[in-house]
This record gives sequence, C-alpha cells and structure tokens, in this order.
Amino acid sequence: MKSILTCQGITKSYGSGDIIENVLKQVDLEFFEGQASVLIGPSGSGKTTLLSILGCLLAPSEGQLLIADQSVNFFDKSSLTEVRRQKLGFIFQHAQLLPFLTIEENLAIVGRNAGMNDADIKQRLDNLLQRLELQAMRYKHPNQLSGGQRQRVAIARALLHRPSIVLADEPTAALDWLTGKTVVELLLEQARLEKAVLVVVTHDTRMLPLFDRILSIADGLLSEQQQTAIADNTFYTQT
Ligand SMILES: Nc1ncnc2c1ncn2[C@@H]1O[C@H](COP(=O)(O)OP(=O)(O)OP(=O)(O)O)[C@@H](O)[C@H]1O
Repeated sequence: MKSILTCQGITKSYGSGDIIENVLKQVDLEFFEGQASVLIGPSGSGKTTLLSILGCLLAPSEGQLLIADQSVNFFDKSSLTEVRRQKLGFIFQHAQLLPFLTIEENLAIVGRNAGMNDADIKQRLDNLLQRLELQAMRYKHPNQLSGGQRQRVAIARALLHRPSIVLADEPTAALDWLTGKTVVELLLEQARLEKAVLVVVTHDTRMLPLFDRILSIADGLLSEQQQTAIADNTFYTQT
C-alpha cells in the first residue's frame, strides 16, 4: 500500500512558561492510499489540532509531517498554500459555501485554485454532481439547499481537484443521525473510489464501524483501537 501521509513524533503545545498546555505528545502515524480513519477523543483532547496539522493549517511544535514522503516542515507560506490547494480537501461542520455563488460556481473555484483547466473542471463537476445526486442543485444557491444537501456539495468540493488527502472535522454535527450517516457513507464511498486518505473527526461513536481505522486521542496520546473491540462493545464510550 502506498504511504500518503506520515506524522513523525508530532507534538503540539499552546502557551508558554508555567501555562504551557501539551496537547499532542509524540504522535506517530502513517496513512495509506484509500484508507479511511476516524479520529475520536473527549472534548479538548486535540482532535482539531491534529487535523489542522495534517491539513498544513497549523505547524507542529516538534516533529515532522510528510506528504508523499516529502517533509513539509520547512515549506514557506505560499508552498503550504499550494500543497493545500493541490493535495488536500477539507470538509467542516457547516459546508461553508459562498452564499452569492451557485453550487456549480462554488465547486469550480476549487478546480481553478488547483490549476485545472476549464474542460477538466467541467468533466469533474458533471461526474461528481451525478455521483452525489446533486444535478438538480447545480444552478441553485446554498440557501436553497437542505443541510444534508449542502454537506453533499461539501464532499464534491473536497474531492473536485482529486486530492490525495481529505480531512473532515465533525461533518455531521449539524445534521440529524440518519442524514449524518448517509453523508458519512457517501463520503467514505467517494473517498475510497478516489483512493484518497480520509480522516474524519466525530463525536458520534455510532459511526465507528464504518471506518477502516479508529484513532483515539486522550491526554495528548494517540492510540489505535481495533474494530473487533467496537464489535465486542469493549470500546464504546461516548466521547
Ligand atoms: N489557538 C489556541 N491557543 C491556545 N490553546 C488552544 C488553541 N487551540 C486549541 N487550544 C487548546 O488545545 C486543546 C485542544 O483543542 P482542540 O480544539 O484540538 O480539541 P478537540 O478535541 O478538537 O475539542 P472539541 O471536541 O471540543 O472540538 C484545548 O484545551 C484547547 O483549549
């Protein structure tokens, strides 16, 4: 399996002196092509912090982040922006679509930012809108869509430029259980089709069996749980 994303000894501290908070301690992790992971942990345990480091939005205090075997630690701001535009797709709790643009225009921007040509953007848009059953929404504006439909657009937007890594921070938190489950299932299906690494932060432990890997953070330490423990109900604490 091809290694796409690696954390080597990542630590993250906030503050300084006596009021230093060590949020992540020596996190070692490797993600492989097409692998879907869920990241869980109590509130304030560092899930968003880790996701932000994986997404090159936040620098670690120590340790290295490698994308496709290349360390991004010493990349300057514009190189990091380029990495984000080319290799990463993001999904947040709220879809964060631009309200004054149509769904098509919201999606096309991502392709343009990644340097795709118009023909490729159109082909990709047609394909993703069809796969996510969004064709009827193409010329609508975000406020004309339901929360679940907006998150489906957010999935299309995250995948449009064929990123090798897709990161989602509580993508279902604003949705009811059934809509949320459908959104996560679609996200998993589409990310697997694209062979992207997918990392999803959630508080909803009912989602865990859907994923290939279950990563858990507590007290700054990251551990991996086995799906069998979930099935046996030996690891089923609401976080
Ligand atoms: N910019 C910052 N400056 C200082 N402390 C921060 C900053 N960002 C996060 N923290 C602290 O780091 C810890 C981890 O925060 P983080 O948002 O990563 O947790 P989380 O697991 O995502 O929490 P939640 O589940 O509540 O969203 C918290 O104690 C938080 O207060």
